[in-house]
Amino acid sequence: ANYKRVACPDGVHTATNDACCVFFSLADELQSSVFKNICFEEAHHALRLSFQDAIGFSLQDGPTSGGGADGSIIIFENTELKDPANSGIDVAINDIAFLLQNFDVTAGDLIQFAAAVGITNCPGYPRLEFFAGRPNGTVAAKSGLIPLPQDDVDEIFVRMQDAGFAPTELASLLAAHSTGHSNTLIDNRIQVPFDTTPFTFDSQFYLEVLLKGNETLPPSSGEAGAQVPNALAAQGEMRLQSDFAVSIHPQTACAWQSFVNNQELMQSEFAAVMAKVAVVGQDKSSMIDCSEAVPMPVPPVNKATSFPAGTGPEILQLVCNSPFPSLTTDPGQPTTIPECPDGDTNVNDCPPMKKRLKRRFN
Ligand code: HEM
Ligand SMILES: [Ca+2]
Repeated sequence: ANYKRVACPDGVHTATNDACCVFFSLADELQSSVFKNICFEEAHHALRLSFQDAIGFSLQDGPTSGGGADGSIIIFENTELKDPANSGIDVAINDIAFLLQNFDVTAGDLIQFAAAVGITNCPGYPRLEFFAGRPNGTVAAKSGLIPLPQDDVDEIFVRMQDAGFAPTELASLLAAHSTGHSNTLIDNRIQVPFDTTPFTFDSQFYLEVLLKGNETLPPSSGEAGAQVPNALAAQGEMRLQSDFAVSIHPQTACAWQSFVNNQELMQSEFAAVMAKVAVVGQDKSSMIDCSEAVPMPVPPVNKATSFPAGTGPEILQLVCNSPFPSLTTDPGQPTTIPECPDGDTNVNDCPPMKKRLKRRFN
């Protein structure tokens, strides 16, 4: 189609709609001052924040109760951060909230847009759509609406359904944990990865969660769901109990398994369900499609999913009956999981985040 484009006031961009101009400038600013065009913690935080804001919504409470992807997690930060499920989210808010001073966008638009922009720096993510026009939230989300890893998996499914998501849609969304760390769950440790490739959106996550564990990083000792094979624990990997529970639940096991070594499916399902996350509680028909302002993602790494060295098909725990893909096993000793997006294994050497990381966590 041949759309007529308008010139934006910044003199640089053109847009299909005036309302999208600000998002072109915002994308540039996010990339230069927040993400630095790198798939590092800021990008991971921004994605987590988009989910935590959106999921604070309940169909049961009725349409007038507010909530969803409305920026309330920033606007009512003092209230919402008391929810234990928001542990660590203060950092995500600090990363981007300052932009509200210079850009005429709502908090809800900022959160969902920042997530879409941030993940374009991580190889393998799809390009998400972005619709603009979320009014600022007027009430804080109720505490307790955000799932915790230790919650019973059936309760997590009920909670997700009450926000409009099927169990299999949660399985699709959890791909986000392929680029993630915990900064709060393990004693005296930050940046504890959920898979061996924490800076790449790939199906190593879906594979590694399926491996029978025998070791837990403290303090979660004894919780079978949180255990990972020694070869991975030795490298500092952890598993969220809820990820494991979803991977073996009869309602989701086959969906989970279908993502292993299937980058295209992972991408398309993640993009489809994130499009729903981004507008929870909103009237999408009154919003403006500004997807054009989301940068092109960096391409996927195109490496087949493989068993990390020291693991193998013999420790797979499979519940789904469909055939499991045949994968190679990495040879040799377990390799160290990178702590930096450029592959460096020492977080103190990660350019250019080094200084900020130290300041934040010392
Ligand atoms: C059952 C649902 C979920 C539970 C229980 C859960 C729980 C958690 C927990 C406990 C962490 C670690 C936080 C920390 O200690 O710093 C985490 C990290 C993360 N979560 Fe989830 N999560 C869920 C679903 C999702 C969804 C649907 C998304 C996005 C679509 C998401 C995105 C992320 C990301 C990107 C991180 C990494 C943040 C970082 O590296 O700093 N999570 N999640
Ligand atoms: Ca990964």
